[in-house]
Amino acid sequence: MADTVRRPLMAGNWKMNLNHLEAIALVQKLAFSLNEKQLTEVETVVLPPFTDLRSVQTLIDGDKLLIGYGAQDLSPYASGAYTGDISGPMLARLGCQYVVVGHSERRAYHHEDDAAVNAKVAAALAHGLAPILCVGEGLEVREAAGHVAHCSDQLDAALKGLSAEQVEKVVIAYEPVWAIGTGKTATPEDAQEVCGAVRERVAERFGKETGERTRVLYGGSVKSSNIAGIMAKPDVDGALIGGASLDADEFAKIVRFPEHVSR
Ligand SMILES: O=C(CO)COP(=O)(O)O
Repeated sequence: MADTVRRPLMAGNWKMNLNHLEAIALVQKLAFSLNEKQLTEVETVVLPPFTDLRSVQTLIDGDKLLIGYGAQDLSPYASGAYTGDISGPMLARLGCQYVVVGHSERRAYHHEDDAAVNAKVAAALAHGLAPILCVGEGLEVREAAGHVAHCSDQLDAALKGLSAEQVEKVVIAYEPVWAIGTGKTATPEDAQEVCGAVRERVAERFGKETGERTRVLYGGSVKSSNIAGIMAKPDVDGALIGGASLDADEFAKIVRFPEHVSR
């Protein structure tokens, strides 16, 4: 993590876990496990299933908790005959600040291609939501050493047509598919290599300042035991956390990473 304007961000992607009652319990416990200084230093965000969002909003607003929240997907359309989909304006109305776009699970199970991801990034920005844009390679691409080019191509496609001002609002998450839910974390060096390349690519296409301002996260088997090493890298500004974010104690320990980073 470099000493720049970029505030560290720890975002918990709950995926399809926790109903709205469990969501409230977790957010309450998380908030009580962290003090104001910790929550100010490190932006802490939960990304629950859609059905939990109203309850999470009510709790966070009512108790003025210093925790942010967002959704895991959105429709590229604002409204209309799209059965089962949820739009950007609906999420914005619920007070969401963030929305995950292009997660590898959606690319794989819902066949979302680069064009769909690009449309969703644009829709999020159009409705005042910050997209958390996921890029990442599978094992075969990694073994053939094509990971940097692969992520760079995904990034170019997803950011197509955006202005530098818009790109600064996007959070980019490097999530190597082989490290998701497998317990196989990328090394801090692996994370730095791609996060650094992503930042360079943003700078090349949208200007140096935009590259410096854009936050780049790492995701894939992040835990309290490995977060400090990952965060010590200059181009890693935070993490997108799956499994470990379902346990309030563990998530809180991840947020407290500055206590274990030697600088
Ligand atoms: O996909 C992820 C977050 O979006 C990572 O999941 P895990 O932390 O469970 O590996």
